[in-house]
Amino acid sequence: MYHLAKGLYFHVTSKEEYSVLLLGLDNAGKTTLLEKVKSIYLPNAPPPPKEGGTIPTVGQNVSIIPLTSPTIYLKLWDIGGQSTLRSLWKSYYSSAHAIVFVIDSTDVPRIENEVIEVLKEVVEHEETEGVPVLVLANKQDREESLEIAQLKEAVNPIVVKLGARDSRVLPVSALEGTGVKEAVEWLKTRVMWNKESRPPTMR
Ligand SMILES: Nc1nc2c(ncn2[C@@H]2O[C@H](COP(=O)(O)OP(=O)(O)OP(=O)(O)O)[C@@H](O)[C@H]2O)c(=O)[nH]1
Ligand SMILES: [Mg+2]
Repeated sequence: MYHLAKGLYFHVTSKEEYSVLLLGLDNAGKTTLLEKVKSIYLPNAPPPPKEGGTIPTVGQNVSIIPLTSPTIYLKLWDIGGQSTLRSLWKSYYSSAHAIVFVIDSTDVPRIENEVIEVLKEVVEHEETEGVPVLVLANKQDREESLEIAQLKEAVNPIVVKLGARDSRVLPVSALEGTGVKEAVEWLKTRVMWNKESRPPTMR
């Protein structure tokens, strides 16, 4: 009886948890984004970093973000983007429910060369098949950042090929927070739509 009651209690109180990977080249703004999301959604989070207030991530940062209506959790994995660390990304793919690919919109030379190649490798990897992909054109607060239309021109040939998979390109400023809530809302709806093929874990 105790086990039955405990099971029922768990069933009623447990909530869906979805893992979201924050990927992108070094200096794209992944850690800044994670800290901004925490400052918006977690009541006791420290203030987010100011410009230049982060250090390159070696390894990972992880935070669990509670969302409401319905209550679910997003587990955000911020993973180091330096080229020597990128080989570690694939060990996270099989448990990912969504991928956020963050781009520094001011770094035009790397967008033309490195970024597109790296994005392609991520979305074409067999273990990310069917996983929703959100591309964030970050640093929109900076004057020299590429227009979203220009960035889409570069990114769309890759993303469009994804076929049935959900994907979107959104402009954000992780520093100022512009577009961050929209990005989180997009993720929330897409991971839930996709839960038949990638079921959440319960917590
Ligand atoms: N102006 C501006 N600067 C930003 C923005 N997002 C991040 N930055 C700056 O870009 C630099 C790198 O940011 P990080 O968040 O550390 O980048 P990262 O993607 O985590 O880098 P790695 O950990 O090396 O993979 C820092 O100086 C940030 O302050 C933004 O939206 N606008
Ligand atoms: Mg980082």
